[in-house]
Amino acid sequence: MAKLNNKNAQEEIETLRKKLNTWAEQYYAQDAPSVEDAVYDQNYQKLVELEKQFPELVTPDSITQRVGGEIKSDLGKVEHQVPMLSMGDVFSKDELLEFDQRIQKLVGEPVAYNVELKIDGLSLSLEYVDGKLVRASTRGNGRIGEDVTKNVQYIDDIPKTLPEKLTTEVRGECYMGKAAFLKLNTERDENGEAVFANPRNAAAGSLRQLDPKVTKKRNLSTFIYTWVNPPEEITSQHQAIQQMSKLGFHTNETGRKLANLDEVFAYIDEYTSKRDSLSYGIDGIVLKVDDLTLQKQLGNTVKVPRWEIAYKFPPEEQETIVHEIVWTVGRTGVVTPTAVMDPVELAGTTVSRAVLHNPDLLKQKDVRIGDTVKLHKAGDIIPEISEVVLSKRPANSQVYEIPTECPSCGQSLVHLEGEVALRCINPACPAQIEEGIIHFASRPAMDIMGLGPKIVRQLIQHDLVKDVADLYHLTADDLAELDHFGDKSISNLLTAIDNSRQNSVELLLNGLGIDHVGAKAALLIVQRFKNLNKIMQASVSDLTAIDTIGETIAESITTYFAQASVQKLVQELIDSGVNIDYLGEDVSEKEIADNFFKNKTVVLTGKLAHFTRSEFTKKLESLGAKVTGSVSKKTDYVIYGTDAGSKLTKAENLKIALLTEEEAIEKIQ
Ligand SMILES: NC(=O)c1ccc[n+]([C@@H]2O[C@H](COP(=O)([O-])OP(=O)(O)OC[C@H]3O[C@@H](n4cnc5c(N)ncnc54)[C@H](O)[C@@H]3O)[C@@H](O)[C@H]2O)c1
Repeated sequence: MAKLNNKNAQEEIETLRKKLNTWAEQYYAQDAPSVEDAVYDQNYQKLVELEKQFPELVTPDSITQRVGGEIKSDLGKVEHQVPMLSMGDVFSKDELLEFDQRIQKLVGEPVAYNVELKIDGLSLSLEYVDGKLVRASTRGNGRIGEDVTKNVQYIDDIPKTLPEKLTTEVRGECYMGKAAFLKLNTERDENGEAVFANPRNAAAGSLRQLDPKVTKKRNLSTFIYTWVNPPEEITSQHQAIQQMSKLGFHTNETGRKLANLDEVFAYIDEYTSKRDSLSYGIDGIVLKVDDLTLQKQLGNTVKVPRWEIAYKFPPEEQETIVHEIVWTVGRTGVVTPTAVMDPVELAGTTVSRAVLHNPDLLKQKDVRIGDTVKLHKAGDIIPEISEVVLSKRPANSQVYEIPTECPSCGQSLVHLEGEVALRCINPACPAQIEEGIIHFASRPAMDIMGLGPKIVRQLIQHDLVKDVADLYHLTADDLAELDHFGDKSISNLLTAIDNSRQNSVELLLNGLGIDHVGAKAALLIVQRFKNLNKIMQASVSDLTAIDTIGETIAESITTYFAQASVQKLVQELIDSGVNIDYLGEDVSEKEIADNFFKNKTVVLTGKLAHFTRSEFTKKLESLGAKVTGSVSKKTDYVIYGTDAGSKLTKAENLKIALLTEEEAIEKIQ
């Protein structure tokens, strides 16, 4: 860095603080960062260096002196009795060595560390009085957090009651697993909503909701790693984790007590290679002095504990060249740009496409045809363009022009209020019809075997179907027009279409492809109303009376059925003999006969030999059992198959009754 005088340094410091404050506000308050973490981290490091060089310019309100962002949500506020701090971070093994030397110097001898994975989520405090969960809060600015007590009621792995009447506080990470993150972003893309940049922002955005029903749908989980006030007999971090696990908290079993930095480096290497196969995102590892007395002696700075440090994984990145940007029209009319690039190997898979989500993002990244771009995987899973390598941009490059017309039907595209997406609103758009029919025929919807995307495309090209009702008028002669379609395929497809007439109506409701209504919501609605005509007449308040159905879904349903074209379509389906009644079991009224599992809380673990997990879950639920994902004191039975891991151990520790899969089957029969 060139030598700066005090005035120049002051200016540069102010510019950096302004930039970092804006980014922190977007990241912490809005859960919507506008720059990559690496960009934030580089600028932050620059500010740290300058403040070190010019200590007289450090002010208490500098971002280097405070935790997180200011709280701007309407959630209630909670004052933390013990501040929730941030964590120092390092980006190389050399820096970890420096950290270790610093600790050894302060302590006077080598120390053991408890090493844990750094989970990509947000920190959460849980307070218990006499063994009952009374309050949950986010970190906020470290002193004051947001009250999320109502929201955490919907996080299954958080114990609401402890096996002992403890008055205590624990802290940990609230996170969204990779599968849930992928599903949420796919749904948001389809609905024209902004996607979350990474699992951490998705978890924060899902937990910090005024309407806890939204949290309920988001599948959040926790790993608890801090006991704020442990009992005296707990003297180390690794013991604290073991004991918290026994109390029913979900702890991460990959943590390890290590004696020296060589072991720590081996741990880093191990998890650098295992990282992609974990079901949750991690962005590094955390090194904690294991001895709690030493932790206390080492203390904290204003922002971070001195006894712990995060080693952040270097971002896995590849460079490649963009050849084309293709625009696809989804079934709800959202038009999405995708960059098509030279294939490259990235975090275990070959990648040649990266979704750019919406025009704003494309403009912001200024991706152009011919550009060399840096590619990484957001949340370890979704390929994403981090930035354009401007130094490699061809001299004749042109700013990419966003299309104004639908690539499928040519109609003008629109921006609907409050949406980031560009939409085609032509109900007759062939691409939307095609996607709509593909969705209608898909497994979680009408489940018409053999009616995949290729056949649907051909049916539309041959002008045989214009909407889903036309499927029920197809004849053998019509299908004979399709390529490679012999007598057997024709008869199979016609039978599959015919069988779908008898489906219970939740499959039809899902199949109609109403914005925000997936299989789960469709089932809940149908179980309440029993019949499609009644759903079509329901008001927003009738619909929101159902637990977990919020206003967004309710409004989407009422708006959809208010359209004359939709009413005509439904009538055509009814006239074609499609069932509109709920044929499933009556969950509310049915009296379940007494049986071994009735009203019991059950956890399944390990590989099952006779059923899939979901088959067994359904079976147990039909017997009146509640099947949950994690073991706690409230669990009545743990049913285990082969290779059962931590859940079985935990059940043994908590002395919960265990059943092998075979024993459980015997109890059912
Ligand atoms: N992209 C942006 O615009 C932007 C803006 C602000 C911050 N950020 C990112 O956020 C980081 C700073 O955030 P921060 O202050 O929350 O620090 P941090 O996320 O780097 O580390 C501290 C947090 O790690 C979490 N954690 C996960 N696993 C843990 C474990 N096993 N033990 C203890 N803690 C664990 C805790 O929630 C803790 O609060 C930056 O490094 C940057 O990457 C990005």
